[in-house]
Amino acid sequence: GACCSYRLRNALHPLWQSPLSIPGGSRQSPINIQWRDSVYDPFLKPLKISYDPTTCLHIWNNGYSFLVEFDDSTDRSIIVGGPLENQYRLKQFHFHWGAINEWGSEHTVDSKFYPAELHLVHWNAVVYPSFEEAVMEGNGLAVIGVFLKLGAHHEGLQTLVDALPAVKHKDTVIEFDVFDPSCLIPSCPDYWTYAGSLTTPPLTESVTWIIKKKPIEVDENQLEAFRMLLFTSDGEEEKRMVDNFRPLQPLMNRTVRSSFQ
Ligand SMILES: Cc1ccc(O)c(S)c1
Ligand SMILES: [Zn+2]
Repeated sequence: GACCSYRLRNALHPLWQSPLSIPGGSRQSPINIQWRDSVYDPFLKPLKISYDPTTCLHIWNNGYSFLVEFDDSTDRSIIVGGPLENQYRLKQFHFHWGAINEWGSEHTVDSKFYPAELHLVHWNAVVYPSFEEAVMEGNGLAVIGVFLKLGAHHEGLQTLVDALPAVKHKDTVIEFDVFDPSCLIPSCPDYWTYAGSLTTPPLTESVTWIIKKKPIEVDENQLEAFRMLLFTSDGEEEKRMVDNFRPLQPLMNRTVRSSFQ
């Protein structure tokens, strides 16, 4: 059935030599969001986002993606509301993208891929003492997903793109000390939400996903800048950092809720 083909695909996918499947994996990510199957939930609150740009620390190429990391030692950059029962602290954001514009996002909408997807990763510091512990708990993380589509130049993203040549190789890092990631989040409040997982190892089922309905627009040069990064360290044979997205996972017994009708 569909399930075993997913398992086979996970096991065979070049980037995710992960265990054949997560033992008892019933809430894996990413998934296809079938718009007509999502259920409007009138009790979903608007998502409140308040980031302090001075909590931004650095950009790091970790060999999977490039992460922009934040000082999460206090509640200065948080999200609250939406489907969340607590407030969650911003830890990092990163992207997933393709070698060409036809694919690259992790989630799909009615089976359509976007060229890239932004993930803003937050953790439940009200209940858990550290990010590492929160990663292991069902309500530990909240990730905002934002689709990127090819279109107009994105001013806010450009400050990030200008810094990427400095983190071309795996395990390089550059200081990046003032950036407000809310400039990367569409002003339209509409989102889908479902219970899922990390899309990179350890693939733990600890994520409340909040996927924005509207994409942001970026231009070709900005997408190409992502594709100039390398999976490989300085001195190794160069492998371009592209197609760093996980294959779609089975919905299993889950409902995707929408904040809009
Ligand atoms: C914590 C974390 C790390 C990497 C990821 O792609 C995601 S989705 C979450
Ligand atoms: Zn991600």
